[in-house]
Amino acid sequence: MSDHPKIELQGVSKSFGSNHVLRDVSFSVEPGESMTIIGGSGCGKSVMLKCILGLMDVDAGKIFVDGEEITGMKAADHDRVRAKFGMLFQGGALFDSLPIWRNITFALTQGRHKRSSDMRATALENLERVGLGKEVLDLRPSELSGGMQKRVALARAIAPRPEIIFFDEPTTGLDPIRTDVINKLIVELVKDLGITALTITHDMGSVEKISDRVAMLFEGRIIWSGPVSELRHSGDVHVDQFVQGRAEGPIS
Ligand SMILES: Nc1ncnc2c1ncn2[C@@H]1O[C@H](COP(=O)(O)OP(=O)(O)OP(=O)(O)O)[C@@H](O)[C@H]1O
Repeated sequence: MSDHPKIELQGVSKSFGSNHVLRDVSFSVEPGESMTIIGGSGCGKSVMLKCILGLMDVDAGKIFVDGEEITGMKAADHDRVRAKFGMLFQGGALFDSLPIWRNITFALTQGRHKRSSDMRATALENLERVGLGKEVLDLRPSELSGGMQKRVALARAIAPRPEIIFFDEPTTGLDPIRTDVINKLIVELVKDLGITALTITHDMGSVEKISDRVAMLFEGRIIWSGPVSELRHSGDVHVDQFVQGRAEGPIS
């Protein structure tokens, strides 16, 4: 096993004009760890993910993946590093024109000829990991409930067996029971497949279920980070206000 963090940010800053979205952000995620970033709407979580994926340049600082610096990397090398990442998008982002099995195997077939029978078998294996079965293989996403679509999106995210998965608001729009099902699946998959997870979410229930460690972004800075067990005893008034979901406090 590598002795480098899976992902490391060192002093990353990013501004849009006078909007200083990320200010000297540093943190690392260890291999196999589940790290969650919390913070209010617009605090820079998505910008941070784009910088890590090399989809956006940073103004200052360095980002490493498996000890390899990706900031300033050539496009071809970026593609190679990006292949380590999977993504569960907010809302699932399934292709409604394709049946479920093609949605799940989409990334596996890009630019390569694969036998349909093999891809259906792969789709089924991944569907079974998220508690679904062959009855949904030939359906379209719109024929499934929101919770089932989330499971399919999860099956698609794990199908290429990425080393790292980004979960962007993985439980948004789900009722509390389906939220719990997805949280449990995330925990199981990350553990069983040895995936490193970086999640951004507002949902405190998810944070407490799926994270090993948590970091809070506020006004472009990481103002607190620590094990999830310490989140409710952080001693930081901003973290307390966010965790307890109070309107009153330093965050307006
Ligand atoms: N391409 C861009 N050009 C200019 N400003 C941008 C760009 N992308 C993001 N921003 C700004 O950066 C800030 C952070 O946006 P970001 O999308 O990262 O927030 P977020 O924390 O993911 O929010 P949410 O939780 O609502 O999704 C916002 O003020 C946004 O307007």
